[in-house]
Amino acid sequence: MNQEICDIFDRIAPVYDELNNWLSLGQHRIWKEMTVKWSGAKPGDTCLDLCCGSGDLAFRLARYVGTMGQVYGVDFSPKLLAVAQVRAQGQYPEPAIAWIQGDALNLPFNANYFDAGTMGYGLRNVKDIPRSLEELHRVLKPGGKAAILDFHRPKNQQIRAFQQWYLNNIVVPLAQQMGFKEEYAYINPSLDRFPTGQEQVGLAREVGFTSVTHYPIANDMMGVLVVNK
Ligand SMILES: C/C(=C\Cc1cc(O)c2ccccc2c1O)CCC[C@H](C)CCC[C@H](C)CCCC(C)C
Ligand SMILES: C[S@@+](CC[C@H](N)C(=O)[O-])C[C@H]1O[C@@H](n2cnc3c(N)ncnc32)[C@H](O)[C@@H]1O
Repeated sequence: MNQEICDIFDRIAPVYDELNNWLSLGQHRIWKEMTVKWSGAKPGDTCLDLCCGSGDLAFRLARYVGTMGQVYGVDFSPKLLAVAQVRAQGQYPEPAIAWIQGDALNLPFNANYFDAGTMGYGLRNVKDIPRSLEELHRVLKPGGKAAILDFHRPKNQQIRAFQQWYLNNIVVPLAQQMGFKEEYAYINPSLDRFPTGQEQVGLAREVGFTSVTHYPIANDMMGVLVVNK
C-alpha cells in the first residue's frame, strides 16, 4: 500500500467534496455521470467502484443497479470511506453499498465477480498502473465492462497551458487558503507522469481487455478509458 498517497487523501477528506464542487464549477458531476453511463451498469448488476473516495461514483452506480443490485466501494483511505459512509446514512432509503477498505492493487474479491466497474481519479494515483488494470480485469466477469475517469493532458498546447494555469493559479491557491497547498500541488506533476489516453489503451490491452477505447472529455482535459473483458 502507498501510505504517502493514502495520507494525502486522509488529510483532505474533510474538504474533498466541497473543493471538487468549487474548483470544477460543478462540472465533475457531469464527468462522473458520463463515466457511470459508459460503465454499462444496469439494474440487478453487481458493481465495483475502485478508489471510491467519498463515494460519488458508487452512489451513481447504486441508482443504476437499483434494489436488486449491489455496489462495492473500495478505497484505502479510512477518512474518505468514513465520509462516504456518513453520506450514505444521510440518504433514504440508504443505498446498498458495501464500503470496503482495501488496495486496488490487491483486491479482496474472487475472479469474475463483477458485471461492471468504475474508477474515478484513482488510476493516476496508484503506484502500479498495469497491476491495477490487471486486478480490475481479474475481478470483472467475462463480458464485463468498466469506465475509468481521470485527468488527461490535452494535445492542443493552448488548452494544456490553460489546464496548467488553472491548476497552478486557481486550484493550488484556493486549496492553500484551506491549508492544503502541498496536497493539491501534487495534481499537476502526477498528471505529467500519467500515460496519455492512447498509452492507457495499450496498457489495458496488454492485461487482456479486448475492446478498449479512450474518450477525451472536457476539451481533452479529462478522459474516460472504457474497457471490456
Ligand atoms: C473531481 C476532480 C478531481 C479529484 C482529485 C484528484 C486528485 O488526484 C487529487 C489529488 C490531490 C488532491 C486532490 C485531488 C482531487 O480532488 C476533478 C475536478 C477538480 C479539479 C481540482 C478541478 C480541475 C479543473 C480542470 C483542470 C479545468 C476545468 C476548468 C473549468 C473552467 C471548470
Ligand atoms: C482523487 S480521489 C478520487 C475519489 C473518487 N473516486 C472521486 O472520483 O471523487 C483518489 C482516491 O484513490 C484512492 N486510492 C489511491 N490509490 C489507491 C489504492 N492503491 N487502493 C485503494 N485506493 C486508492 C485514494 O485514497 C482516493 O480516495
